[in-house]
Amino acid sequence: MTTLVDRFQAAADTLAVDGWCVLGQLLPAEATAVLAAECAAMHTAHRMTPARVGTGQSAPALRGDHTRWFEMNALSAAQQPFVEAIETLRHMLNRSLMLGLVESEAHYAVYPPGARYARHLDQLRGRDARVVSAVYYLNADWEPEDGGALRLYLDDDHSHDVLPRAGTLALFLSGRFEHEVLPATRERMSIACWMRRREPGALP
Ligand SMILES: O=C(O)CCC(=O)C(=O)O
Ligand SMILES: [Fe+2]
Repeated sequence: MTTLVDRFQAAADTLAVDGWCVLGQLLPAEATAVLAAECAAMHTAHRMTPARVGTGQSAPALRGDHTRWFEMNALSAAQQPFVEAIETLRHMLNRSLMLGLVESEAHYAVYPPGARYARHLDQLRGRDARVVSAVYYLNADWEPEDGGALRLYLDDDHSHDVLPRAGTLALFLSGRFEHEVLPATRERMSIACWMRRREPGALP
């Protein structure tokens, strides 16, 4: 049987060579369904806020999702297995790629139908502490005609689309690949995560 650790090792190897990879079925379906239910309930209860762009303002034409950050020291029962898996992955990436990742951050995101996130890089002009981006999708029964793909612009003018299907984790180097979220015909839910190195200039 392939263990999670074996799959993470394979992901680390692919990330080292290509700078990106996609993992299916990160968590058991039931754990993903519980995350989806929590995310949907937060959205319904108006506990999410319109996401901001680099200028610090909300700009729905560029970015139409609503987000809510995980409180890493007060995780919900739904969030715990997810963060545990991400932290295991972070430690493995540190061991095999020497990335010096000191922490992870994560937020739920809900994109209403038609919302997009225009092409962008997850680092601001290379000054950001984000090294690895990890996006986990929560949407059951997602079909290609529903839209909403993550489009990764790869090095050589090629792009790769990832469907936001429940259980799929997209991983890529934050400073290397521009990407965008295409509009969908349905509500689209995810968890966006970043593994961070120590802030330049921060105390050790
Ligand atoms: O949801 C996605 O597929 C990607 C989201 C994204 O690019 C971001 O939050 O920076
Ligand atoms: Fe992004």
